[in-house]
Amino acid sequence: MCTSRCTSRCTSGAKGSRRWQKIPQRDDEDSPHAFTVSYVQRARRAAWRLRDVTFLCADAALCGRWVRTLTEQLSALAQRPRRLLVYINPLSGKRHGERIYRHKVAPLFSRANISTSVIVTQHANHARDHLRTEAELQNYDGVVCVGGDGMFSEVMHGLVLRTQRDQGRDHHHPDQDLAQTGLRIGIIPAGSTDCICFATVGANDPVTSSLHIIVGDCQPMDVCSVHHGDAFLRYSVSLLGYGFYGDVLSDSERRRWMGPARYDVSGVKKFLSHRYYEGTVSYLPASDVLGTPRDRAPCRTGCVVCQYNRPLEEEKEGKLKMEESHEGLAWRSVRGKFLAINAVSMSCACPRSPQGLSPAAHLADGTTDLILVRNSSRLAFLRHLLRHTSKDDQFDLGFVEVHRVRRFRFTPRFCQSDSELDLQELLQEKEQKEKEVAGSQARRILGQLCREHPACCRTPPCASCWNCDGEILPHADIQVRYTTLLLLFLPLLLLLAPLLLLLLAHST
Ligand SMILES: CCCCCCCCCCCCC/C=C/[C@@H](O)[C@H](COP(=O)(O)O)NC(=O)CCCCCCCCCCCCCCC
Ligand SMILES: Nc1ncnc2c1ncn2[C@@H]1O[C@H](COP(=O)(O)OP(=O)(O)O)[C@@H](O)[C@H]1O
Ligand SMILES: [Ca+2]
Repeated sequence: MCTSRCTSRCTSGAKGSRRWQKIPQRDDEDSPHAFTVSYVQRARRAAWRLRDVTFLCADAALCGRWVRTLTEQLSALAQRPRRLLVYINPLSGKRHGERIYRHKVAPLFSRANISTSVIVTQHANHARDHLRTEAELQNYDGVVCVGGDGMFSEVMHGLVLRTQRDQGRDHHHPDQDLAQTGLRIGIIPAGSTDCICFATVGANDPVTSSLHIIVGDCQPMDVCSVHHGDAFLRYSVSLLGYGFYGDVLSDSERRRWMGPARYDVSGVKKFLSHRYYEGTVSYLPASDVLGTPRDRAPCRTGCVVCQYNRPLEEEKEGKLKMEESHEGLAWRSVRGKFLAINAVSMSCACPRSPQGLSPAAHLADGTTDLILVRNSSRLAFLRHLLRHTSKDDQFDLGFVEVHRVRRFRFTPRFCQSDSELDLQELLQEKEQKEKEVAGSQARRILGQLCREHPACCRTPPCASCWNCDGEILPHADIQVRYTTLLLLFLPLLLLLAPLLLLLLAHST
């Protein structure tokens, strides 16, 4: 970016050190020609800041040439977006979404010569439906959502569903591969958890996110399709959690008025109620991949593990066929009582848990880390939860197991057939289970109902629900499959040199 304001210049310091120094504003006569270059500087942690440096020029022609050349070079950078479609959820988090956008983001976009169409949503699913049916996507280089994980999820659903429809793919078919979306999504964090932003950028900071969008960064990510039988339910990119995180979410929905604190209140409540859920988790291990969930190194942009593990487009079909032919052999099943079943396709790092639910989960390797937390004492579960707030290993506990998987399915116990149920367990259960579903007779009837009328699975009394990126799924028995697809504007660039990244340019 070039402006006529003088704010700093490169000088030789007293000790010969060359560094940029602030200089006072001068009259036009002293420095008639100047241009300012704006650049991105790494600040604390993963935060990025915009900095300016002004160059003085005695010669007008030379100054003009510099400005033209810089502008030309910058407009030749094809990965940078020029036109963005922005959706703002005015009710996200502490309801600051619009203010954050107007004060922190819009000025940066306009400095970078990015034109925007801004839509403030009027109701839930406004952004999803607009993207899915009406938005003229050919007019944009990317979509930006201002809000929390729920808002990202809406935008992602709109784009992915539109792409599947345009490509003639049936998203209800559980084995249908997802077609790649043509547009990238940027996230401006303004929500309650903002885990997708934190886990990809390393910070929840609107300015940092805006700068990532401006310089056109790009990061693929894993998207999983969740089905109930042959019916498509949702896509997920971060957490699919049954039991504890499902219960926390459903309880927290009633406390939306509390803002982000609702999760802590519901978290304590659900921790104290200490409920476990029975069922069978079956999964297809990702046996042919580099890395494990117990690795120490977190995933970063350009991650070699992701590159190695992600099947090439042309290999996908072959891999799928191979998986299917080995399906019976490769699938494994775990039956039991679980406090939580969490499938995370990225670390799920967030301010509450800076390392995340699975610190070594990969952003774009086509797998998810399936974490099974079996029934244990309150104290043991608290130890497990507390380890999410430090660097201690939350998996190094007897009642916790973690598997890296390509697919999984879950059948809650009340949906299993009688022959699958163990009579012994039924009798024990009769003594201790919740009042609502007393006795095996009721359970048998419930099981039958579930088979004949799947809608009854919606809120059975002995079941939890799935937390799917912060939205509640209407069914408990699901099948899940992973594909790597979406392109985000927001990568983790922690490996890059600390100082100068890129310039923004326009002349004044
Ligand atoms: C004792 C302290 C334990 C702290 C454990 C913290 C683990 C936090 C892991 C959070 C993973 C978050 C995954 C992301 C989910 C989001 O997609 C989703 C939607 O986000 P949005 O509102 O921005 O749209 N957010 C959520 O589902 C919220 C999950 C928040 C869970 C907070 C749980 C707090 C637990 C507190 C237990 C306290 C026990 C105290 C005992 C005396
Ligand atoms: N204008 C709106 N009015 C009501 N709900 C909305 C609106 N726009 C989006 N939503 C919905 O609000 C929910 C929460 O949004 P999100 O941005 O994730 O905020 P938070 O992080 O506070 O949960 C999402 O399910 C989204 O679909
Ligand atoms: Ca992954």
